[in-house]
Amino acid sequence: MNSVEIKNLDLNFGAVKVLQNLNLDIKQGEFVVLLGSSGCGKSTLLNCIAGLLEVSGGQLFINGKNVTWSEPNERGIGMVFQSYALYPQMTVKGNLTFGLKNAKMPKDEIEKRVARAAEILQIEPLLDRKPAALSGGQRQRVAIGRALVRDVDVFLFDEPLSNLDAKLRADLRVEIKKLHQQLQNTMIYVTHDQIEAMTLADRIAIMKGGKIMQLGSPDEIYNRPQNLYVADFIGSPSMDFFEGHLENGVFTMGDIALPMADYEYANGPVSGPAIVGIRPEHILTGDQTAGAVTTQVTIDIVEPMGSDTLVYSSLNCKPLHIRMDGKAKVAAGETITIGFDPVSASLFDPTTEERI
Ligand SMILES: Nc1ncnc2c1ncn2[C@@H]1O[C@H](COP(=O)(O)OP(=O)(O)OP(=O)(O)O)[C@@H](O)[C@H]1O
Repeated sequence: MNSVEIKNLDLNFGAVKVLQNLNLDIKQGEFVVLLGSSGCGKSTLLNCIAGLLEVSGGQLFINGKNVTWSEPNERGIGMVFQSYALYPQMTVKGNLTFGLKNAKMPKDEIEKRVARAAEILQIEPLLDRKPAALSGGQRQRVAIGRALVRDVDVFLFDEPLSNLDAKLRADLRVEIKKLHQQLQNTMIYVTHDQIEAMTLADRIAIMKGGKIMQLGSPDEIYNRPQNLYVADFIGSPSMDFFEGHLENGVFTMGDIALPMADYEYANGPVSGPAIVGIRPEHILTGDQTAGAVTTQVTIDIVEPMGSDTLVYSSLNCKPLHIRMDGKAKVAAGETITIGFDPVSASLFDPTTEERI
């Protein structure tokens, strides 16, 4: 049985259709990240699952039960917001126990659950403090704790780390991953941060205009993007794209001919106009170019990043990014030989924008 099933979901705000006929099945214990640029509808989808928005059409199931019209507290979900949403006048313990007391849970059960959540989230020393006396990261732990004590089936996270600084964000990201490994609950997590999506998710749903453009593992999304939108969205810097022509298993762009015999075609080999997408780390340099199809490019800018070096150049009058080793000795103005690895490239149909 799936943990969450979303069937033909529509959500309109007045005349604006925000989600249209959206379908998504999430397995028990799966960590699914909804990723997309601002306004694509990811928070709206999460709020529909949570029951905070009334859907305009379609159905929602949690653990096989139709919850389309159920109240939020009847759905077996716990939600963690970007803004923490803690009660400022209550202590941490008060915040954790409030919902349980309202639900008239026996006192010893409440104590047990608070102790367990506090231990898992390492907030035991903070239980008597008020939210104002906590750091952002500590507040977010308490917010997660509030979902944890309710022993919910499904955790919903709406950009929970967005208000934190970069270091804390990375720390808490790892903690959320640990929490998932420990609890094995279903988690649905909204973010516009690719790193969070890639590092946390079992599967990522890339959204655009209220639709899911691709649903897949981080590896599938990164290495086999289904369309130009996903290919361009994921990766920093993203893929570089070059127009050309595919004929008899060879992709030609200008005077470069790439043999695509070992490329995994989505629906078998085709001929016609095509766009090739190449990631910066798949451009070969130095010794790697031996045996590859090569060309020469001139370096415009060098960005040393520590562990690697990002080189800005151009090919056929289009931007070309090259990720080189951090120790690479290159300078702006230099001409270097680069090679191509056709197997790691992606091909797209320029008309449908779908993967070839
Ligand atoms: N109450 C509302 N009334 C009308 N339109 C709304 C309302 N809430 C959201 N929208 C619109 O619905 C679309 C989706 O919004 P949503 O908040 O789901 O996007 P998002 O992907 O979560 O973006 P962000 O990352 O900026 O939070 C946007 O175009 C937004 O302007």
